[in-house]
Amino acid sequence: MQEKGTISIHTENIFPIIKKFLYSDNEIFLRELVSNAVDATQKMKRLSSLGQYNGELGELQVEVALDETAKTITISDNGIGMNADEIKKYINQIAFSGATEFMEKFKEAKDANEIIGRFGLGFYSAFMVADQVEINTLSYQEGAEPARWTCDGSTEFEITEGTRTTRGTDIILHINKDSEEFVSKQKLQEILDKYAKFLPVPIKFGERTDQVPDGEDEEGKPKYMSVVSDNIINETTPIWTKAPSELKDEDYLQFYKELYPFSEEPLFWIHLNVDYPFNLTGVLYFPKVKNDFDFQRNKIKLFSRQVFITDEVKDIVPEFLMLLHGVIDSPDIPLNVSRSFLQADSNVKKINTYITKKVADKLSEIFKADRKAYEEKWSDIGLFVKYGYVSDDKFNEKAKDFVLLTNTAKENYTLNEYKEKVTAAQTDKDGQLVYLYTNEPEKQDSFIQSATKKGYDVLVMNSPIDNHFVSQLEQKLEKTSLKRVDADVADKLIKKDDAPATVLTDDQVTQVKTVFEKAITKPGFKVELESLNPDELPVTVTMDEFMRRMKDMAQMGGGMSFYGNLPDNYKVVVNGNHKLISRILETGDENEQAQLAKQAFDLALLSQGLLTGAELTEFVNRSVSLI
Ligand SMILES: Nc1ncnc2c1ncn2[C@@H]1O[C@H](COP(=O)(O)OP(=O)(O)OP(=O)(O)O)[C@@H](O)[C@H]1O
Repeated sequence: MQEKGTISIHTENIFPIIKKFLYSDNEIFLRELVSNAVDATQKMKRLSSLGQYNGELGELQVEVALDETAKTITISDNGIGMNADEIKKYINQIAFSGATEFMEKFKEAKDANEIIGRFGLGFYSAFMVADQVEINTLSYQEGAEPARWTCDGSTEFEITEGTRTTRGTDIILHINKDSEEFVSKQKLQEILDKYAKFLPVPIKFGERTDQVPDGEDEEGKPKYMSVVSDNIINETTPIWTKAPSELKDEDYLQFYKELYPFSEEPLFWIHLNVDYPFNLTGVLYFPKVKNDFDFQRNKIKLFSRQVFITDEVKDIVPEFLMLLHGVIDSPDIPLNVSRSFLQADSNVKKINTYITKKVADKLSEIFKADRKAYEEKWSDIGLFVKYGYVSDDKFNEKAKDFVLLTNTAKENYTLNEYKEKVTAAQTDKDGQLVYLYTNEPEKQDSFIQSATKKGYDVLVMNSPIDNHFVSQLEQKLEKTSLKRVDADVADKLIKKDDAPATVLTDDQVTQVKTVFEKAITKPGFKVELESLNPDELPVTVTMDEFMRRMKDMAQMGGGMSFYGNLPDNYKVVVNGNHKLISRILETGDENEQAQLAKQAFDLALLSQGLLTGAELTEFVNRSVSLI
């Protein structure tokens, strides 16, 4: 048997394209060839189970072998094999609808994945690294003749009689000069670890030597002996392929360790398992993240029938769940198409919705089953839940029952519980509920104390997502607004009808205002006199809630740059009902008035950490002279 011919594609220069333009991730050649080999063994298994093959199935296996001297990589399998006609059909006639379309598309394609999968060029990715490729194969069919195909990367091929005596296929790559990095055991092991670690058929790559216990020596010390065995690089039944009922917690934890050897133990996990209307399995883990936004994203690995595809799962997993770890395996995700196509794909949308629902259900289940355990995990999962609450309507709908608010006493409340708790004390004169919060409990302590004295509760909102969370709460909760505790003096935070009457005459108000305006020369500070409780501080420095939020947003790049450019503006609230004000009015001495006003103002700044540098020194000196 000898035949020469031309590979039937209409575009002569397909190989240069494959080689040159798809160069960047050329390591996927191994993924493609090993997957083909696995497919061939799986087909064999199917034929056998369907009764269409009655011979010996044997132990199905794929082997990757490296010959460093000959600079070849051989991928062998004992799958269905091919006869010469099948080679012609499957290999020579590259099965894509049109070479013209291919030529068009390759220009747009961002990576080799897009091209290779889209056009069924898996096998031809071999030419990214080899200048000569051989197929040596024997079909499983009775009486089949072994066949050998060779091609040097031009469109010329040759088919001759093969040398295989057992069922299956060897693909032999003669690695080209530019790709010698692949003539390395370590490199191949790395690639196999990345793409083939969970393939369903054992993949052998060379041998390994293990030291196993071998009794004791004369002195009674344990003895070891070297045992050489096949180096099987994969686990053929990873946990996501098993039924949850077969698995124990240890199995999930063990698998997590395998995936992320350097991570802390996960908090809990969700086993995904659907087969209608799409196919998807997987395990998603909730890692410990604390209040840290700098953790690594892209920790979810995407597989298609146990072949690793990518760890970029954007669009498939909702944005807020990108913080999760784990694996997703689905043959229904179009793996090789462009991003915009992926976004519009209806399966992808369904998968996204399914994952969101599963995660929400799991959280709800833990919350209901063991509130205490849920609260203990809150510092870790709070970020996910709030992120989802803010960014995903469907999740929001479910999360409203298990998102928690934490106050300065470290007590946790659901939204409903909190509403009940504060309604009596924190409803203003217009029937609006006002929730108070602090983002820096230490710095805002004096404000928190004043609010607490009035019987108000203060929430802690100090995680990176809380800015958005606060706005979202305002949108979702009825007749409720949120105010940072330092947005105003405690008396004014929640407007009530029972404001204390002023003890000052209009004249006195003007007089006191002038004293303070003269004493406070710092730019951006505006003096206002208010009649507050006599036991409130004499002077309080506040920043308007609206203004502050706009500035915060500008800082986070929220497009409010107009506000970001405005100078900081503070309100200096002087408590007209405080004893100190009577003292200022009583002494006619302008110098003493100024001293007292400055001292009270500095104390207000000091309590908020706003007094620094020369001003702080001046304050200390003044204080010393006053005692
Ligand atoms: N090791 C093998 N054993 C038996 N048949 C094979 C083997 N490798 C390739 N083939 C045959 O050659 C065909 C073409 O393979 P190729 O990798 O180019 O495309 P594909 O596997 O059909 O699609 P893709 O790899 O893009 O998912 C396969 O469908 C299969 O019929």
